Amino acid sequence: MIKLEGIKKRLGGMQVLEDLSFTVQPGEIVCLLGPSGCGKTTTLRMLAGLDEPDEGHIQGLDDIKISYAFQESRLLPWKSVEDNLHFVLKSQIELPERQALIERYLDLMGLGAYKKFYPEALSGGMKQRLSLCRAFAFPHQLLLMDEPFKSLDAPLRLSLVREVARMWEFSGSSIIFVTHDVAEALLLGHKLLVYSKRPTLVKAEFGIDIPHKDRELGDERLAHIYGQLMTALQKEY
Ligand SMILES: Nc1ncnc2c1ncn2[C@@H]1O[C@H](COP(=O)(O)OP(=O)(O)OP(=O)(O)O)[C@@H](O)[C@H]1O
Repeated sequence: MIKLEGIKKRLGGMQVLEDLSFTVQPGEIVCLLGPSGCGKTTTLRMLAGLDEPDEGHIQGLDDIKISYAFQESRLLPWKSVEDNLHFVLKSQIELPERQALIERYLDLMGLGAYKKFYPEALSGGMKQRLSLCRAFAFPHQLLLMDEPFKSLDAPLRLSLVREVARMWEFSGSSIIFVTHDVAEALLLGHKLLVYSKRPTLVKAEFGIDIPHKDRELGDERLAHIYGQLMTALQKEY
C-alpha cells in the first residue's frame, strides 16, 4: 500500500499542499480531481521522486517501479511505432521477449498493423494509444497518469479511458489518474479524491466498486455519484 500522510508543500511562495493524506491499495485506480492549481501534478511529482514534501511522509514506494503517461504523447518522431516501444523498454527487457511483449501490447491496442509506421502518420488518438502501450508495457507496480487525454475530444477520451481499464485488467498495477473530466473518473476510478482549492487537502472521497465493464454513464448508480461529486467539486471553484 502507498500512503501519503500530512503532506505539506510550498511552491512559488504559496502554500500549495496543506495537509494531504490518502492511500493507494495494490491494484487500485485512484482518480485525483480538483481546481486548477490545487496541486494534483505536484502530488504526482512527489510520488515520482521529482520533488519532496516540506513536511509529511510518503510510504510504500521502496522497491516499486513507476511508469508514466503524460498529456502529450511524447513519441520520438524519427522512430517507428515499434521502435518507440523498444527505445523505452530496452533497458528493462531483453530480446526476444521484448519483441513479443511489444507485439502483444500493440495488438491489444489495435496498433498491430501500424508497427512500421512513423508517429507523423498516426492520428491524435492513435498516438495516445501508442503512449498507453508504452506506459503499460514498461514494467511497473504504479502508473502515474497526468491528464493523458486532455487534448482529445470527449468521445475519443472516453473510449481511451475504456482502453486504460482494459489494459489495467492485464497489468493489475495501481494507477493514479489526474483528470478534470468527471466522466473519465466515473468510468475508471475505484477511488475518486476531490482536492480542495489551495491550501489543499482531500475534501471528499468516493468509492466505486462497479466492475469497469458494467459502468455506463447513464447508469443510476454512477449518476448518483456524479451528483455528489459535482456538488463537492463546485464548492472548490
Ligand atoms: N516549480 C514551481 N515553481 C513555482 N510554482 C509552482 C511550481 N510548480 C507548480 N507551481 C504552482 O503550484 C501550484 C500547483 O501546481 P500543480 O501543477 O500541481 O496544480 P494542478 O492541480 O496540477 O493544476 P492543473 O489542474 O491546472 O494542471 C500552481 O499554482 C502552480 O503555479
